[in-house]
Amino acid sequence: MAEMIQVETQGRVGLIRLYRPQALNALCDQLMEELGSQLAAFDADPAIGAIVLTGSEKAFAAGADIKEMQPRTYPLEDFIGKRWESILRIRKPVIAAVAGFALGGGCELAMMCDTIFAADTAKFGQPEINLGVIPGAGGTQRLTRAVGKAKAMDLVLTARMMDAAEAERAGLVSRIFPADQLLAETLKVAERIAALSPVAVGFAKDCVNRAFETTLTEGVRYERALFLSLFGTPHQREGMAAFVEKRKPDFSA
Ligand SMILES: CCCCCCC/C=C/C(=O)SCCNC(=O)CCNC(=O)[C@H](O)C(C)(C)COP(=O)(O)OP(=O)(O)OC[C@H]1O[C@@H](n2cnc3c(N)ncnc32)[C@H](O)[C@@H]1OP(=O)(O)O
Repeated sequence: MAEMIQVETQGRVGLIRLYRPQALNALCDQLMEELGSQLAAFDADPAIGAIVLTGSEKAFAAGADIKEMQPRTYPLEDFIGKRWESILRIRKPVIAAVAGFALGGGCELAMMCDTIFAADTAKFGQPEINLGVIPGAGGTQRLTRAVGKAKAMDLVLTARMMDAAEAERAGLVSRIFPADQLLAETLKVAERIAALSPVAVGFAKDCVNRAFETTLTEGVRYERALFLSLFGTPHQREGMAAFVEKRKPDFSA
C-alpha cells in the first residue's frame, strides 16, 4: 500500500498525487519507488489513456530529499539511477499539474513529464547550487532545451525561482490556470487525450520526444515511418471515416 502518493482514476485518466505534506513532497527513495510502480501500473492498464501527476497547493515537490542525501558520499551507486528515470519509460502521455514549489528534483520531475500545466502560484527553480551541488536528474539539459541558455544559466547559477508567468513566457509551461482550477482543467485536457487513439497518441509522444534525441533529417524520417504505419490501424480508418461522415470518432475498439 503506497504511503507517499495518492492514486485515483477519473474515466480513462490516472491521477497520481505526490503526498508527503510534512516535507513539501521532497522526493525521497520511498516516494520515487512508489511513483515508479504506479506509473508502470497505469502504463500497463488498457483502461487508462493518460496520466496526470500533481502535488499539493503548496508544493508540487521541493526537490530531492536533502536530509536523505546529506550523509551520502561518492560514488552513491545505489542512489543514482533507475528510480528517477522510470517516468521516462512511460509510453502514455503524462501531464504535470504544478502548483506551488517545483524546485530542484521537483522541477526536473515536472520536466520529465510530457507537458506542464501550472497554477498561477507555481514557482520553478534549480536551487541545488545553494547546497554545493548541481542539478542531477536532467535539470541542466531539459531546462536549457526548454527555456534557452541565457535563462537556464541564470536559474541554475543564481538559484532564483521563476513564477508561472515567466515560465510560460519562457516555454517551460504550456498553460496557466488559477490555482483552484488547475486540477479540474488539467483532468479535462487529459480526458480529451485519453479518448483519442492510443496508438496515435503513443506515436505522437514518441515522435516529439525524438526531436530532442536526433537530427532533423532522422526525426522527420522517423515521423514519416510512424505516420505511414498508422494507415495499417483501424483507428486511422475510424478517424477519417468519422470526419467524412460528420460524426464523432470512436477509438474504443
Ligand atoms: C539519477 C538521478 C539522481 C537524482 C538526482 C536528484 C538531484 C536533485 C537534487 C535536489 O533536488 S536538491 C534539493 C533542491 N531543493 C531545495 O533546495 C529546496 C529546499 N527547500 C526550501 O528551500 C524551502 O523548504 C522552500 C521550498 C523554499 C519552502 O520554505 P518554507 O519556509 O515554506 O518551508 P520549510 O519550513 O523550509 O519546509 C517545510 C518542511 O519541508 C522540509 N523540506 C523542504 N524541502 C525539502 C527537501 N528538498 N528535502 C527535505 N526536506 C525538505 C523542511 O525541512 C521542513 O521540514 P522540517 O525540517 O520543519 O521538519
